[in-house]
Amino acid sequence: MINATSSASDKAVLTLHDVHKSFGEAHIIRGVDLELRQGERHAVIGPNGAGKSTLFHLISGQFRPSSGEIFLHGDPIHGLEARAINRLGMARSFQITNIFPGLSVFENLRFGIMRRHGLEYNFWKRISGAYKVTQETEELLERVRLTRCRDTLGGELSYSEQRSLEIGMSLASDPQVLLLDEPMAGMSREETEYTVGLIRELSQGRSLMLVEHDMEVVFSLSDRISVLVYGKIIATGTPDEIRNNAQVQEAYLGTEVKA
Ligand SMILES: Nc1ncnc2c1ncn2[C@@H]1O[C@H](COP(=O)(O)OP(=O)(O)OP(=O)(O)O)[C@@H](O)[C@H]1O
Repeated sequence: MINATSSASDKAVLTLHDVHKSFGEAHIIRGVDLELRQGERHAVIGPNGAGKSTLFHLISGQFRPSSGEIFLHGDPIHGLEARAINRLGMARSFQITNIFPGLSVFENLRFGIMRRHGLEYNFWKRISGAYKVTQETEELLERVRLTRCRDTLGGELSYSEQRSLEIGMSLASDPQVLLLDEPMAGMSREETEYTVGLIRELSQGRSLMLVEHDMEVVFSLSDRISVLVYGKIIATGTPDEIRNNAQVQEAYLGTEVKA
């Protein structure tokens, strides 16, 4: 795979400061400091159970931190509801597919666009905004390369098409920050390559944080990688820095971190 670097800058769009999360006695996230920079693609990797999904739940507002702070564009978002965080410019695509299986691809995306314009519950505004919504839906359809199956029901798409639709739903809110949770889970090699290309294209001009187990994808797609082990970030760096980091290699049971 070709390693095309995105146009990242040093400016942070998302900052986590000493974030902790416990479930009862279980201290799962144990003091995470993390920075997502403007325009960068940043992967969070780590062994099973390290707390990656929990961390994403904290960032996107599904969980509240037990302590610590999270800032989006400098404003605190810890404690806000997921919907409010979404309105501030962050979208998350879930590990579990969150599309409407009984609606067509076009209808799914149109719903996402209507939600962005606050039109989903307002009939009169919906009528007057219809043309704009249709136009934006068409554009989004094309961007996620699903025009050919616009009338197919969400539930009848192939697995990778469903993931494309899901990414499209996340993009419907035109977020500056996009979180992708295991976008390649369950995909064949071919589907993975296709989705990597799509993510590369769609993340242009945005900041992307992803959790992914496929190391080839992680190392080819990311500008920087953070390694989470037992709820702590043990290293953050470029793919080369992470590949050669002794502590990271040890965390992966002494095996070489290959890509
Ligand atoms: N709601 C919850 N209540 C109690 N424990 C939880 C909860 N959510 C997650 N955990 C625990 O937190 C730990 C980390 O889980 P998490 O799913 O965040 O890890 P992960 O790094 O994403 O793992 P994987 O790579 O296998 O998806 C696990 O031990 C899990 O059982």
